[in-house]
Amino acid sequence: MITLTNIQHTFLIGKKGQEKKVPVLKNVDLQVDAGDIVAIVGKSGSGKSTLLNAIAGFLKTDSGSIKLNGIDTTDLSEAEHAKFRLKNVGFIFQNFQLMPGLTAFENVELPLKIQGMGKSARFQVVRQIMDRVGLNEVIDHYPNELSGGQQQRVCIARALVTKPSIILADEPTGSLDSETELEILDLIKSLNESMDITFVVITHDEEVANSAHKKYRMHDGELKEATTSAV
Ligand SMILES: Nc1ncnc2c1ncn2[C@@H]1O[C@H](COP(=O)(O)OP(=O)(O)OP(=O)(O)O)[C@@H](O)[C@H]1O
Repeated sequence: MITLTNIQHTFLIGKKGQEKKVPVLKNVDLQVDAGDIVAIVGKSGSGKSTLLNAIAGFLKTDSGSIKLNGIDTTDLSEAEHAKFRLKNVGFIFQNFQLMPGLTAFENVELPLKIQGMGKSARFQVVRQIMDRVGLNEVIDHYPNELSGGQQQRVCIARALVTKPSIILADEPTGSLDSETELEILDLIKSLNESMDITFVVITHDEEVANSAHKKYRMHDGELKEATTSAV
């Protein structure tokens, strides 16, 4: 489902001519099987978001290979990657990244519009997904009229609406209180089971990580499998 082989990446930081090399990903290997929820923990600055960006194709790494759904995405052009992502990969963000001028419904509808789906088909698909994630009551609300948990549900619905097989989540519960965090975790688990979606979840929260099928720890750009008891 997701296979990373020997991924390496170094950022050049600082003024032109005096750049400092900062190695951020060091020989990273990762195998995520279909239907797994994999959590990646690690200290701030250890390289977790960089790894997620590499998997998503937002970042071209210096070396290594990335396979998603059996397709080698390492050398896809930006346009090819964007097309691949729209069909195969959904994203969930800590700060939701919803469009403030669009209602909850319109935010969820947006990826389908980009895909070129017709209006009545879009209406059906969006209503079904919003019902699935428990947003029926608030479809016409704007993001600033929603609670954090509701905004995260909109973000999840938007990620789901194109029926991706992989969802990449960067601190999905990072801005939520502990009760809402549990609700969102339960939703992720139930979507994983009922829709057979593979999740890669970055988190600071060991409790979130321990509820995943597998847990990895990023330390200074190196990724190692961790047991869920190694808290
Ligand atoms: N675009 C970039 N250009 C230069 N350096 C970067 C860039 N993105 C990240 N870095 C550096 O790479 C390192 C890893 O950053 P990254 O965001 O992947 O860490 P992280 O583990 O996700 O941290 P956090 O938990 O705080 O989000 C940091 O030292 C950061 O400063």
